[in-house]
Amino acid sequence: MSNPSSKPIQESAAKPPESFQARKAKLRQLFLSQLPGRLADARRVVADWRGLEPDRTELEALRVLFHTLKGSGATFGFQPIADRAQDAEHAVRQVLEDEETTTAGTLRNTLTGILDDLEHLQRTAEGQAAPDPPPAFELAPREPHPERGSDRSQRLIYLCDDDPALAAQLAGQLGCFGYRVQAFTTLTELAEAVTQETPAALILDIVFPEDSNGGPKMLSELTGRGEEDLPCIFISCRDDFQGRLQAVRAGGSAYCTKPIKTVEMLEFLDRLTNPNPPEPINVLVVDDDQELAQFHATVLEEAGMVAKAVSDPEQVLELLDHFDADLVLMDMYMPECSGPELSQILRQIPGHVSLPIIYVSSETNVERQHQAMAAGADGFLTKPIEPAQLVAEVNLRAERMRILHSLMVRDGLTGLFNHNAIMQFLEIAVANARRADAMLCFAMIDVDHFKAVNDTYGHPTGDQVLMALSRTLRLRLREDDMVGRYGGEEFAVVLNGVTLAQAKDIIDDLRNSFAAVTFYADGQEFRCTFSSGVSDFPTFATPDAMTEAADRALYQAKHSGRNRVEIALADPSASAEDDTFSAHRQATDAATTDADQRSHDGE
Ligand SMILES: Nc1nc2c(ncn2[C@@H]2O[C@H](COP(=O)(O)OP(=O)(O)OP(=O)(O)O)[C@@H](O)[C@H]2O)c(=O)[nH]1
Repeated sequence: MSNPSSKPIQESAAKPPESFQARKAKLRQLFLSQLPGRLADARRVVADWRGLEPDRTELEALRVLFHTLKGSGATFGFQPIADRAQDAEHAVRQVLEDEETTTAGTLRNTLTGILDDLEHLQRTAEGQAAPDPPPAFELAPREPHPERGSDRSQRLIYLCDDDPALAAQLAGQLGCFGYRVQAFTTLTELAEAVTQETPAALILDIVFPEDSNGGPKMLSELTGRGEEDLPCIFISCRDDFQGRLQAVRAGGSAYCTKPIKTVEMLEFLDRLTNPNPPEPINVLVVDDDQELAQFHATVLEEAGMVAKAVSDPEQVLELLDHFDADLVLMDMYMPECSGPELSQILRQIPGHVSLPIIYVSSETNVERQHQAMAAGADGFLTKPIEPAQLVAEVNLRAERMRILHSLMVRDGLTGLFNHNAIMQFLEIAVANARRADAMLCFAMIDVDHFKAVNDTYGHPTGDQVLMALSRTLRLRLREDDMVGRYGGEEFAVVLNGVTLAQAKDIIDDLRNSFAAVTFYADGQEFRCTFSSGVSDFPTFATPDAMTEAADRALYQAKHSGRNRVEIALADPSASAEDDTFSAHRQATDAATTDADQRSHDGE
């Protein structure tokens, strides 16, 4: 992936209206209809030799032509055509590699014979009814994504605990993170509610006054009634093996001990109710054989990926500027530029150094495969490739690359974008806003008296607070708003398409949500607040100016009593305050560096 900002092109993520079967039949037909033209081209070249020696360029072009025929013939299920094309490729290669032993005349005779055969095979294939699809065309139907509420606020959670205070408190906490929680104190009420509307998940106490194993029994009963897919998190004072075993046997998906840690509970809820299918994998397919490129793209799209097919290697760089490819599937032999050459070009461009490249070729010679891989490719697949294998290989490599990429741009503690990534986002957002004359705001957020949290409850509890805040930010903001950890206990948010007043309201809303979260440590409860400064474009016209202005406003928010949001004015007042601000920034930076170092050191 080139940079953290570029968004995948969405156009073909939706299932195309035409079925896979129909598309593959069309491509197959296209292959057959274009075959006479290709054979005629080859025949012309061979006939032109007359008594003369063929030159190497012509031979190389012929080799690629027959090689392509071999690959696409096999892929489209015309094995006899593929076999004869392989014979032709072999004959041409022999002349290219060992000119002494085969004369031009011999080669011309061989190729003419093969071309006769190929034309005959082409006519036979055309005349036949469509043959049974070869196994290579079969692809298991895709599992549809389960349809739970796609809007996070619609994620209904049923919580059942006989302690009304605990139930109300936990419901309130989870509500701060965008969940719609309905609390019940009896199992009968819960069972009745499930009949009315199935929730996205259950949170269920284990011990009830009427039955010390009431929760697990209720889950088993619900499952028996047909609610098999209902995820359930058990909550309990018991932390012993037997308690956990009962929960697992009843089909519990997770287990939290009381007092409930909100962050932990949210982790489970997010995982169990995640309504968003993973972002589709983007694949660029490069093959000079247009139908084959299209066919492989079709196979990948059928598996839910976004695939772009291109037959001219020269278009690849420009395409990659707009298409955030997770992986490139590349033919090895192409007339204008070979696969290994294209791989080398890509490897010499910083943004594409780690872009996975897989060759798809009918080259079976292991030595030549290794040579091609040495140019910087990551894998080799031999044509014809089973669609299921193609999908599996692409999935595996692209997912791994996504994880690596994510490690590079994400903060380890909170999972938010790290400092560099969020600053890069801001830069891109400013450029976009300038180009589109759009509104843009930037907010800096800093936890109040955070040092006291660490000093009082310990660093791990401080970490929990940071995780809770990052979650609040991530869950409550829109998808195109970017959230990052600026450093230490400071966070940064890029808000697209909002006015300064709207941004202030949004951050104020977040501030209220966060202030309502109760944390527990050492048997004690406590709450935290944050302060924030917000700046806007074009009042501040560069990323640096926006950052500095937001930081200054943040300082003002701290100075005015904390737990508040201040907006950055175009004309920052008194210079005396400026000096105080600079001193504050230096001190904060020093503390942050110190903390970053400590968390880096694993403290
Ligand atoms: N637990 C934890 N603490 C961190 C982390 N990064 C920074 N800190 C701490 O955050 C604290 C920031 O303290 P200060 O800059 O004095 O600010 P503050 O106490 O929040 O006070 P105000 O910002 O003025 O409200 C320092 O004690 C840092 O050690 C982290 O990753 N985890």
